[in-house]
Amino acid sequence: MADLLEVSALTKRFGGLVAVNNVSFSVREKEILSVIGPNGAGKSTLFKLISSFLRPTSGQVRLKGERISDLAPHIAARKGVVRTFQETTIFKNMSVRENVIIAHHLRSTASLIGFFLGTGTAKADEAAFGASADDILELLGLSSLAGEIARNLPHGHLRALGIAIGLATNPSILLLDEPFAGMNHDETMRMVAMVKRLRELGLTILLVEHDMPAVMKISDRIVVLNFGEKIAEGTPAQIQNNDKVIEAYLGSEDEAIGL
Ligand SMILES: Nc1ncnc2c1ncn2[C@@H]1O[C@H](COP(=O)(O)OP(=O)(O)OP(=O)(O)O)[C@@H](O)[C@H]1O
Repeated sequence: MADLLEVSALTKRFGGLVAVNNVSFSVREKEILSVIGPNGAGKSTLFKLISSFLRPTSGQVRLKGERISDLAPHIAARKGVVRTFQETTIFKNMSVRENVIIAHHLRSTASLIGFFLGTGTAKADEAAFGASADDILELLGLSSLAGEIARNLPHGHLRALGIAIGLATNPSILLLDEPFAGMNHDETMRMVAMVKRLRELGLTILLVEHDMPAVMKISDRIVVLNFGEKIAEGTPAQIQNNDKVIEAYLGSEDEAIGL
């Protein structure tokens, strides 16, 4: 499989602290790659660098060969690198369906002003966005909740709505930030199945996660960070038996690695 996203010698310094240190790896098309590491290892910083929410001190990120690391986050998102929207960016007073329709405007040819003024292009977009939103809601098992006001959704469904909003922007690669956090076992298993389904439909997925059993179940490959550096990369089986990884997790507050 071809590489979709390339992270090359990526480094981010905050004053004297090197949060991400010379990290390189590639994400292949249609793979599920997880980034793990003990608390403070640099996972969130790496995610922010990849989605262009932070600029690297040095190194770069390329999507299909094109450098994206100096772009504004919304431009990187238009190019196809989309971070799932956190619960705080969901419009809580709007319906589930309205939230997904609005997210389509990130790729719209009409402006949001056109949408409110009802211009021709905006009207055509509106019909197409409604149909697309319905498809996405069905895919994520949210159809029966389409008319529900977002603030009334339980935790698991709210997380699924965040993914629906991400999908509405038509990503090449979806970045999932701790998709299983705060979920019980059943919700986690449903989310694992949902993410695998997205991959079957052709999406590439990069995720950061603490839930080791879920990471081991879902990932094709895993990249392990410790103190900002990549210490290992491989299949779940390779990572579970890697001495450097076992050592990094010993004595950390995270759950022991393994199933
Ligand atoms: N904006 C910032 N300014 C200064 N230091 C920062 C900033 N963001 C992160 N750091 C530091 O960089 C290091 C890596 O943090 P980061 O949040 O990326 O780790 P993490 O692996 O995501 O941790 P966790 O698993 O606890 O979320 C930490 O030492 C953190 O304190």
